Amino acid sequence: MAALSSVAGLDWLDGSTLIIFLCVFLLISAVWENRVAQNFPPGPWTLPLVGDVFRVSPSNFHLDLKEFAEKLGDIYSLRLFGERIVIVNSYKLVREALVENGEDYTDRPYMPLFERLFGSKGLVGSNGSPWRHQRRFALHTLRNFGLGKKSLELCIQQECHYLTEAFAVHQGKPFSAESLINNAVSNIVCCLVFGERFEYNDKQYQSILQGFGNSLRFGGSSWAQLCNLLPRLMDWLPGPHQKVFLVMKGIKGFIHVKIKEHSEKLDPSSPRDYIDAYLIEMADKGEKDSVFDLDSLCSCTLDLFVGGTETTATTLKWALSYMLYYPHIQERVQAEIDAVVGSSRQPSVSDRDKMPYTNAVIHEIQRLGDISPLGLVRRTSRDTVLNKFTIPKGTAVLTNLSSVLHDESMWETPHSFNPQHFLDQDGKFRKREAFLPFSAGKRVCLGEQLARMELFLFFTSLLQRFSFSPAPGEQPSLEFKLGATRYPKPYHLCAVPRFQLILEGSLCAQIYNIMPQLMDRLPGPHQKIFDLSKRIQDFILIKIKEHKETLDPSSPRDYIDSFLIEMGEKEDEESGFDFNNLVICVLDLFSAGTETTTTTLHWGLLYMINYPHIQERVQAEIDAVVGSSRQPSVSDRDNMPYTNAVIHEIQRFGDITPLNLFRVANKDTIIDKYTIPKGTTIAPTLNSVLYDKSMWETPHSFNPQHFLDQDGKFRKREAFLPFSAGKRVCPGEQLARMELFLFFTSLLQRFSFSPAPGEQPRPSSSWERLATQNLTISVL
Ligand code: HEM
Repeated sequence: MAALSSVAGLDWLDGSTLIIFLCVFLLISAVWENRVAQNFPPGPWTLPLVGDVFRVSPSNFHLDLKEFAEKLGDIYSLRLFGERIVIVNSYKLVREALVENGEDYTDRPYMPLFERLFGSKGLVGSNGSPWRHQRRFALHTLRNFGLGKKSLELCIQQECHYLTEAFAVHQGKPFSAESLINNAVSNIVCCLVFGERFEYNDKQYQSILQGFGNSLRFGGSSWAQLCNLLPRLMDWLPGPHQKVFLVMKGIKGFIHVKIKEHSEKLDPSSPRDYIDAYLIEMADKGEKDSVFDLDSLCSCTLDLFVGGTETTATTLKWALSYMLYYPHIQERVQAEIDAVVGSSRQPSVSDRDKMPYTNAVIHEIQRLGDISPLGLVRRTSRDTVLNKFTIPKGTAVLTNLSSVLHDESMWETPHSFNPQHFLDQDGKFRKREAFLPFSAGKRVCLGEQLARMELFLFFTSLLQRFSFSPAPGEQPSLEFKLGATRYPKPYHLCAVPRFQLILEGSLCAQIYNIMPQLMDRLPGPHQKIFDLSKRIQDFILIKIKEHKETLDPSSPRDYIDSFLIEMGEKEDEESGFDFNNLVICVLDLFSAGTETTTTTLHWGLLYMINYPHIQERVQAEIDAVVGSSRQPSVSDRDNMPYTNAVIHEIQRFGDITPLNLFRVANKDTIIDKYTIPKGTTIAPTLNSVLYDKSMWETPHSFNPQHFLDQDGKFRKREAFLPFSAGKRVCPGEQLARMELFLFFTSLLQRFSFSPAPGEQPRPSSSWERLATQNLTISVL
C-alpha cells in the first residue's frame, strides 16, 4: 500500500487514513441516499451502495413488500436498483394513483437491464409523446387486424383446434403441456404481428420460445438486480446474464429477418399485419422527426411478442393447475360447456355471457394466479400527492397488484380459490372493482382485450375436449416459482378425451340415418362433423369467390375456373351448373381425393415395414430402373412389374372402402335369380370381391404374386376392383393410381422404413382397425 501511494505521490495515505476516508465516504453517501423530499413516503434507513436490496428476496418479492406494508403502511419507499422507489399497496391507493391521478403516472423509469434487453423505444419502455404515438398506433392496428372482430376469433379457434389435437396425440398418457401452450399462445400474437403461425414441432421457433422464457425468469433473480445496480461492470463480467443477452440478441435478429422479409414483399395498398402497417406508417411519416423508425419497430414487435406470450400462457398453465387441484370445479365448468356449447362445435366468445360460472372461474384463476404481482414500474410525470404524501416528478413508483388482488377489504376469501367472488346470489357473473391483473389507468395492459379472448377460448376448448387429471404419482400443487411473473411449478398432466370424433361407421351415424330430423336437434359427435363440414364449405366458398374475382374466361386455371366458365353468367340449377353444386363438387373432390389415397399410402408403408424382404425387392427394382439421380416418373411403371404388383396388392389387401358407396336401382332389375325393384338400395361390397376365394390364389395373405405371371411380368386381374366398376366407378381412379405410384416409389427410393423401437407393426386387413393403428415409423 505504502509503495503504491508513494508511486502515486500520495505519501500521506496510509491504511488508517484510507479506512477513515472510506467511512466518511460511506457516511456521506448514506446520508445522501437517505435524503428525501419533504413529506415523502416513509422507508427504512438504507445502506450505502446496496440500498434496500438485501431486505427483499427475489423469489418472494411481493410477499416481502406485504410485510413492509404491515409495518410502514400502504405507501412507503425502498431504495432498489439504485434509486428510491415508492411502493403503493391496496386497491384504494393503487386506484387513487393509477386511475384518479392517472396523468401523473404515465412514464416508466430508466432500468439499465430493461433498456439493455428491450430498448427504450418500444411500447413498454418509451415515454412522453413517442410512447403516446406508439401505443395509439399499436391499438389502432391491432383493432384493424381483428381485435374484437370475428376474424381474430377464428384465428384463435383454429389455434385451439391445433392445440387440442396436439393434446390428443398423448392419448391420455402423462405429458407436460408447457411448450405446447407457449407455442399456441404465441402463435396468436405472431399472426397479428408477423402474419404467420409456427408449427409445434418447429425446432428453431421452440428454441426461441425456450430461451425467451428463461430470459424472463432471469428478470426475478439476484443477477438481474446486480445488472441494474452495476450495468457497465456487469457488461464485462461473465455470468448467466451473458447468456440472456445472447438469447435476446438472437430474438432481435429473428425479428429483423422478419422485418426484412416484410419490407421485400410489402404492398402498401394491402398491409398483412402489424409489421406491414408499421412500415407503411414509416414511409408516410418520413424519417425526419418521426418516432416511427426501424429501431422502434423492432422494440415494439419485441414488446408485443413478450407481452403477448408469457403472460397469457402462464395464466393458462395456472388454469390447468387449478383444474387438477379442484376436480369438482373442473366438472362444473365442463357441465356448463356441455350445456351451452355442446360437443359439436367450438366455443366462441359470444358464449361467454351465457357461461357465468366458467367466466367466474377464469377471473378467479387470474386473481389468484396473480402472474404479474408487481405490474411494471411507473415514473411520475409531474409532482403529485398520494394519500397525503408528496411524490416529486421523476420518482419511480411500483404498484403492488398482488396487494390489490388479495386485498382483505375487497375480497371475501382473498387467499382461497373461490369462483363465487365473481358470482352474485343468483349465480350471475358480477364484475369486481379490485380485479386488476392487467393494472389500470393510462398504461393499462395494451393486450387486455386480446388476452381475455384467448383465455376464454383456449380454456373452454381444452375443457370441452378433455378431462384433466394429475400424472400418476404426481401430487397436484399450487406452488409457484417467481421470475418476472409468478410461474406454477412445472407439472405433468393426463388429458383424457371426453368424446370420440369417429363418426363414420359409428353407432351415431347409423342412428342419424334412421332419425335425421331428430338427430339434427340433438347434441352428439355428429354435430361436430356438421360443423366441420360447414367450415370446409365456407372455406371453399371463399376460394370460389376469389376465383370469380380474378377469372379470365380465356384461360381457366383449374376446376373451379372451368366450372365457372361452364356456368356462365346465369346459374342453371337443372343442368347442375349452379353455385351450390360447385361447392358440393369441390367438397366431393376434396374429400374423395384426400382420405382415400392417404390411407392407401399409409397401408403401403405399414406393409413395407411388416414385409422387409418385399420392401427390399421394390427398392432393388427402383434402383435398377430409376436409379438415385432422378425422381421416378409414371413412364417407369411399365418397366417395374414387381413394384406395380406390390402397389396393386396394397390396394387389394388394404381394402380401404370395403363397403363401397351405396347405389339405388333406377329400374326393376334382376341379380342372380332375385328381383330387385326400382328404388332399392344396393350395397355392392368391394370387400367380398377383393377377397373372393374363387378369384384369388391366397386371398387372405399379402402376396404381390397375385399380379405377376410366371415370367415375372405384370398381369391385370378382373377382380381387382378397389375403385368399384361401371357407370359410377371412381372418377379419380387415374389420378389416384398416378399419385400412388409416384408417392410410393419416391418414398422408397429415398428411405428404408422400419418400426419404431419397441413397436410391433400389426398389419390387418380389417378396415376398422386402421383408425386405431397409430404407428410410429422409423425412417432410415
Ligand atoms: C393474462 C395476460 C396478461 C396480463 C396479466 C398482462 C398484464 C400486464 C400488466 C400488469 C402490465 C403493466 C401495466 C402498467 O404499467 O400498469 C402490462 C403491460 C403491457 N402489456 Fe400486458 N398482460 C397480459 C397480456 C398481454 C398481451 C396478450 C399483450 C399483447 C398484445 C400484452 C401487451 C402489453 C404491453 C405492450 C404492455 C405495455 C403497455 C404500456 O406500457 O403502454 N399483454 N400487461
